[in-house]
Parts: sequence; C-alpha cells; structure tokens
Amino acid sequence: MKLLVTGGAGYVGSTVAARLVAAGHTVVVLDDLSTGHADAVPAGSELVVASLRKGAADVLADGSFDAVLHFAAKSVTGESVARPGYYWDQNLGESLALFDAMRRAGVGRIVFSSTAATYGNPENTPIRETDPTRPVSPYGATKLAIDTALSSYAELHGFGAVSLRYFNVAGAHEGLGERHEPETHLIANVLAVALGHKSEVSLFGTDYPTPDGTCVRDYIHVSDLAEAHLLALNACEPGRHRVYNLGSGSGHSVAEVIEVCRKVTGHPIPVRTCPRRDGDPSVLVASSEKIFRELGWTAERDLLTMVSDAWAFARSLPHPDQT
Ligand SMILES: NC(=O)c1ccc[n+]([C@@H]2O[C@H](COP(=O)([O-])OP(=O)(O)OC[C@H]3O[C@@H](n4cnc5c(N)ncnc54)[C@H](O)[C@@H]3O)[C@@H](O)[C@H]2O)c1
Ligand SMILES: O=c1ccn([C@@H]2O[C@H](COP(=O)(O)OP(=O)(O)O[C@H]3O[C@H](CO)[C@H](O)[C@H](O)[C@H]3O)[C@@H](O)[C@H]2O)c(=O)[nH]1
Repeated sequence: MKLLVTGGAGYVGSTVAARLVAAGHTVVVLDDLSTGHADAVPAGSELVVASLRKGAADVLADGSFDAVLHFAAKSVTGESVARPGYYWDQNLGESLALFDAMRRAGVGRIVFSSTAATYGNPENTPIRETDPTRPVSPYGATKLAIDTALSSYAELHGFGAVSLRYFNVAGAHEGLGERHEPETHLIANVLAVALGHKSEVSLFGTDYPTPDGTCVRDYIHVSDLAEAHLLALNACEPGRHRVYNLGSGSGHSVAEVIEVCRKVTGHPIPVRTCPRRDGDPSVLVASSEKIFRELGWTAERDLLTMVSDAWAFARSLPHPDQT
C-alpha cells in the first residue's frame, strides 16, 4: 500500500513507519518537526516537512494513497493544561484539516493514535473500550474529540477508521527510541539519571491508594505497538470506526519501574520524593481483550525488555552537552 504517516519523525510514528517499510509498503512521512527528528524518518521513505494544515491536501491530492496513519499531535499533558487553546488547535484543528484533505482526495482508510488519557480517572480496572470517557486534561479531551470526529466521518463519509488507545509506550525498536525535549516520560527520565545527565529522578506522589503508594501504569513496548498498527490497517472497514485499547493488561508502579531500571543499568538511581503531579490518575491498566479477540493482537514484550531496549537506545545517543 502507499501510506501517509503523519508524525512519522516522532517516537512512535518513526518506529511504525520503519515497520511499514520493512513490510513492503511505500511510506510518505508528513511532519512539521515541531517535536520530531528528521533523522528518525526511516530510510526508504520520503519526508515532507509541513504541518497537516499546510501539507496534507497537497500531498494527498494526486489520489495515489491507500491509507493514512495519524500520529502527529502535541502530547504533553501538563503543557495542555497550561495552553488548552494551543492543544485544541494543534490536535483537533490540524486533524480536521487532515480528514478534510483525505475526504477530498478519496482516501478513507485511517489508523489514529488515541490514548488512555481519553478515559480520565477510570471507574474500573482493567479499562475496557465500553467504559466511560471523561478526560481530565485538555490533551485527553482533544484526543477524545478526534475519536468522535472519526466516528462522524465513518458514518457520514464512509471512512474506515481504527483508533488505537495506547497506554504507556516504552522501549525502543531497531535504533529508534524516545527523544522528547523536554522529556516528561518516566522511563526515559530514570535512564537519564543512569547516564549521568541528571542527578536524581523526581518521584511524583507516594500517597496513592496503590500497594506501594506510587502510581500504577500499563507499559507497552513500541515494537508490540507497531505490530498492532499493521493489523489495524487491514481491519479498516468502510463506514466503521473501531476503537481498541493497547496495553499489556498488567500494571507496574513507579517504584517498581525505577527498581527494574536499577537492575538493568546497575546504577543506584537516587530518587527525590515530590508531591503528586497534577492530573495523574492512580491506576491506569488496559483490558486489551477486544483487540485480541477481534484482531489476534497481544503484547509480547515485558517491562524488563522495554527498559533494556530503552537503555541500549539511550546509551547510543550523544551526551546532550555534545549535541
Ligand atoms: N508516547 C506515549 O506514551 C503515547 C501514549 C498514548 C498516545 N500517544 C500518541 O501517540 C502519538 C505519537 O506520540 P509520540 O510519543 O511519538 O510523540 P512525538 O512528539 O515524539 O511525535 C509526534 C510527531 O508529530 C509531529 N507533529 C506534531 N504536530 C504536528 C502537526 N500539526 N503537523 C505535522 N506534524 C506534527 C512532531 O514533530 C513529531 O514528530 C501522539 O498522537 C500521542 O498523542 C503517545
Ligand atoms: O519523572 C517522572 C516522570 C513520571 N513520573 C510518574 O510516572 C508515571 C508515568 O508517567 P509518564 O509521564 O511516563 O506517563 P503518563 O502516564 O503521564 O502519560 C502517558 O500515558 C497517558 C495515558 O495513560 C497519555 O497517553 C500520555 O500521552 C502518555 O505520555 C506517572 O505516575 C508520573 O507521575 C514520575 O514519577 N517521575
């Protein structure tokens, strides 16, 4: 297939783009490089540097594309609380421009990166796709709005859409890993301490109603995520919008993750205990039973593998002072 990958210079998008190229697809990446890296775009694919609003219509105009994989977004929860208008514009506004360009070019097949943040503070654990969606951040709200728009486009314009609600993505895949600036994600921040880039890791909250008092999350390897995108691409069915959670079904506390990082790196990793971070639910664990039942997908790589792969990637990067 000929595929447009928005956000394909970012962490998840570049990994999936590499997997799509390896599977024999033709890939064009559309990315404004606002948080991505041109050197992450896989060899064998073309990079168009533009926002969705400015670039999507032109790229899609020749009618040669079969489908879109839509990763491009702003995704820092705290920033979304500080700048809600920017998030609505960048996430919903840019996505609507993309969907309109797709409609005009006659491309109706789309796989979209949604998020566990659409559920907010969950009523049930593990979270199912039928559970209430009550996002607690503008980031989660914009992603839920895009999911809702996709349902309309499926119903009224015949799009075949799949939203994949990732839980906490981690790990690295064939030389591609996390390079967010600033980095907010737990594992990358812990590994930065092991590398000597930071002196200690902040642990946000030790008074949660969890076994060790720290937040519990469901970590999913980016390589497992890439496989889910291949399956989702084939599951797009005109007139239908499907939603799937992507997680492992088991939770790990922040303290547990830090301990695994100590084992993998051999570094003591000093911790500074801090107050809770705004907007963090205490437990987020996915039921991925639906995507297993319907598409046969299941997470195969465990937390130790995620941390080991992220560590190998982190060590391959130059020290920030040398870049
Ligand atoms: N990383 C996670 O744990 C996680 C969890 C759930 C959902 N997601 C979602 O997965 C997707 C990818 O996340 P990531 O961690 O790879 O983020 P990322 O910031 O590394 O990648 C996003 C990419 O999109 C590009 N981009 C942003 N806005 C754009 C625009 N308007 N036009 C063109 N390009 C634009 C950026 O330059 C970047 O390359 C996002 O949609 C995010 O919401 C990520
Ligand atoms: O330096 C850090 C970083 C994080 N944490 C804690 O570690 C846990 C995981 O935090 P991350 O920032 O790694 O991930 P989030 O769970 O906040 O967010 C991720 O999952 C969300 C859905 O669950 C969204 O999809 C979001 O885009 C994605 O980054 C949280 O309890 C957080 O407070 C720390 O203690 N110290």
